[in-house]
Amino acid sequence: MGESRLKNYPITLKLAGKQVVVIGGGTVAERKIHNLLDTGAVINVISPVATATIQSWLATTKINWKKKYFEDDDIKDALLIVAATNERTVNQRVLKASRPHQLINVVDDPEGSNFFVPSTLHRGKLSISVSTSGASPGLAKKIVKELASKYDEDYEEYLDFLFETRRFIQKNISNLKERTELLTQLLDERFLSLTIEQQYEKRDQLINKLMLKRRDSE
Ligand SMILES: C[C@@]1(CC(=O)O)c2cc3[nH]c(cc4nc(cc5[nH]c(cc(n2)[C@H]1CCC(=O)O)[C@@](C)(CC(=O)O)[C@@H]5CCC(=O)O)C(CC(=O)O)=C4CCC(=O)O)c(CCC(=O)O)c3CC(=O)O
Ligand SMILES: NC(=O)C1=CN([C@@H]2O[C@H](COP(=O)(O)OP(=O)(O)OC[C@H]3O[C@@H](n4cnc5c(N)ncnc54)[C@H](O)[C@@H]3O)[C@@H](O)[C@H]2O)C=CC1
Repeated sequence: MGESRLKNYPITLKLAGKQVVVIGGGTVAERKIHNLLDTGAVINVISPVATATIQSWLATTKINWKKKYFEDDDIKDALLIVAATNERTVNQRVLKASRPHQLINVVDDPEGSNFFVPSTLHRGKLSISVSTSGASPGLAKKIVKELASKYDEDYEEYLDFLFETRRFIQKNISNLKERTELLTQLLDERFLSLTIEQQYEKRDQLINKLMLKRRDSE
């Protein structure tokens, strides 16, 4: 009862170079591994059998398949662990072998896991993650699907534009109040439309106008 009132703490992890161990090589393991592929993590898969898709990823340097049944030692160096076998007892053994400081996701045990994987929409630098804290993963997926049409592919380029312009403003405007004001104005819908329409010159002009306005008010 008390536990269910506790909130999870959402973060996004940088996993480059970190040791990740996935136990199991079935459909669910495949989905979890897929989401890890572009993170730069060193992915170790422990399973006597792996799907054809998982095997097709082995050509990528950062994924190792240990064709074996799980043993406690397999996770000793892992930062992040996913127990994804179809055997509840095996998944529980993984949980028991993990240490309190390790991040562990047990695919059939939301209570035992210390993190969940949200449903995520990626648009370049933008990612939108939805979590229902295990209540309904299907709903999380449905909501993301709804958001996908509003936040469409154009957002990838738009985010690159925002990133570069924000860096420029941060470098060139030293006054914090002015900088914050400009960065707020940068979110004007017109910058999105001009990006979609590829009207880059007009977009630059609009930025210059905002910068000049700021100087006028000095
Ligand atoms: C707790 C959590 C732990 C974790 O795995 O992190 C968990 C647990 C379980 N999932 C189950 C079932 C399903 N999971 C999905 C799909 C996803 N599941 C994901 C996350 C999570 N699943 C975590 C909570 C996240 C949250 O609530 O926000 C997503 C978001 C991310 C991902 O996995 O990458 C991914 C969507 C990705 C996308 O957007 O495409 C579907 C739908 C489908 O496959 O199409 C179904 C069938 C429909 C249904 O059950 O709703 C079962 C029952 C198994 C059984 O009955 O045997 C359990 C175990 C239990 O509930 O006890
Ligand atoms: N969290 C989630 O998102 C979801 C979780 N599930 C749960 O995930 C479980 C796994 O489902 P699937 O991937 O579809 O099963 P699956 O049958 O496709 O794959 C199971 C994998 O576990 C491996 N395995 C079995 N014993 C092992 C051991 N001792 N050591 C290492 N590997 C071992 C098998 O070789 C196989 O590769 C289901 O039991 C279900 O409860 C199901 C749907 C979604």
